[in-house]
Amino acid sequence: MAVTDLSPNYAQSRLLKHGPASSRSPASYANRFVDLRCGRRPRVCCSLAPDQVKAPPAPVTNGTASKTECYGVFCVTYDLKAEEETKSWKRMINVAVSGAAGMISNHLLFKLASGEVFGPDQPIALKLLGSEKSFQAVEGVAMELEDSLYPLLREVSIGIDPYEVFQDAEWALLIGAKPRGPGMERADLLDINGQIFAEQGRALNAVASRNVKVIVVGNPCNTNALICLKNAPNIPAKNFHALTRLDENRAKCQLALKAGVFYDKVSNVTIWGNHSTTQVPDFLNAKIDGKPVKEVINDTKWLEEEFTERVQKRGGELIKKWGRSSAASTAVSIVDAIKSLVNPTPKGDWFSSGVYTNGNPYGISEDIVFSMPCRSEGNGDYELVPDVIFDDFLRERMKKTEAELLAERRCVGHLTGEGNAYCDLPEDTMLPGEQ
Ligand SMILES: NC(=O)C1=CN([C@@H]2O[C@H](COP(=O)(O)OP(=O)(O)OC[C@H]3O[C@@H](n4cnc5c(N)ncnc54)[C@H](OP(=O)(O)O)[C@@H]3O)[C@@H](O)[C@H]2O)C=CC1
Ligand SMILES: O=C([O-])CC(=O)C(=O)O
Repeated sequence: MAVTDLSPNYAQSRLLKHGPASSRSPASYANRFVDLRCGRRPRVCCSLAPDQVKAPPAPVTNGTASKTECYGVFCVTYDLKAEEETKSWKRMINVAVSGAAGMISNHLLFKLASGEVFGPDQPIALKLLGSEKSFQAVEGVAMELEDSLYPLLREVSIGIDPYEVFQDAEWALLIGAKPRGPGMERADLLDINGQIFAEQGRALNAVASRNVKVIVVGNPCNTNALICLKNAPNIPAKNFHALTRLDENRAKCQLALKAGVFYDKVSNVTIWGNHSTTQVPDFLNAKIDGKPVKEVINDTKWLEEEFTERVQKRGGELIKKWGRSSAASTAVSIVDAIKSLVNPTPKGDWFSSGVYTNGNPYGISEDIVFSMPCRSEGNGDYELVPDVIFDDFLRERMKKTEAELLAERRCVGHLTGEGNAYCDLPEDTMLPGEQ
């Protein structure tokens, strides 16, 4: 077990020294994992009154402990304070990443370790969550991190138990999720992945920093984020995000292409609603070179039909070409999402994020996770942007994506403490990658 003792003034961080994790028997992890999963499997369909701060009952555990291990070179003892060049560094932060063996993580982890996300004076500890199946692949990822010699990457630990991996996490980037298999109903996907996010919410609630910021990427990410926050009642609901930044970036690119400008000229783009084919890329409030998009692109039919559909289905178009879903651009958009929270938002602009709707000024139903326009002062928090305009087209589309999220919420009632699940999803509900 890795023991980390890091005080805010960079006191010595001591890690017990282990041999490389790869020298231990994978079977021992497998056995531990199987035991734990049996013990922690959530019970089906509870009946609690809807209450944001009341979590669904935690499943019974069998008391077995599994171990999260520091990896290889990251197990050495070091003293940040004693190293001259590190004296100007900030206090180290703990960043947990699930689905660490997946394609998105394979891009993201190296960006996190390089300093391009949190800054060149921000040392980080990476806590990687895999599973019994992916454990060896996570070791492979950790080996590549070792070989990259990143100065800011001070600690890497890997494990398969979220209750260990999420210990003291200040950021939790929840990427791991089961892809929808052939013939699988969306309701099944909601249930299977929902179970993962219910457990991870409980684990965050139990062991993460009380102010952990959580970005849910694994699909269906809005409802997974809702499940996660409902299972973490001691963490502010405002700290949970569903990633819709990739959709915003896709929308900016399409507007730039149509207007014949470089994409840095496009601002104020909101994605409203669900990260699915009902999402609403907002061209009414968006700007190109500071002017309303509709003044620059004088083609309402294109905006309402082609642009909207192209953004909604961009993920699927990519899958047809690549044979797999967007990974590098998703990692970039996670970086953008984090940077938008840790840096002040440029004056007059905003960014999109799927956030909890309670108290929203737009008339969107409460108690769902819905993508909306946000601004940040750079302290990790955000405020919703009040001064946006609506027209009939925008309102009508927003209603559709809202209805879909309300239906998704009904499907996962057994995982959120709302009571029994009742699934009546609209037939055309799809992830961006589905066609
Ligand atoms: N919100 C958004 O904008 C987007 C969301 N997504 C979603 O993000 C999620 C993750 O996507 P992505 O990283 O591409 O998915 P991958 O299929 O690459 O990884 C998903 C999971 O598969 C397992 N896995 C991956 N590689 C290996 C391996 N070599 N050996 C064993 N197991 C492995 C891991 O699960 P484990 O460790 O648990 O076994 C991993 O978390 C999906 O739900 C996807 O739909 C994707 C794009 C955009
Ligand atoms: O549908 C998927 O799995 C991939 C996805 O979210 C996207 O490309 O936006």
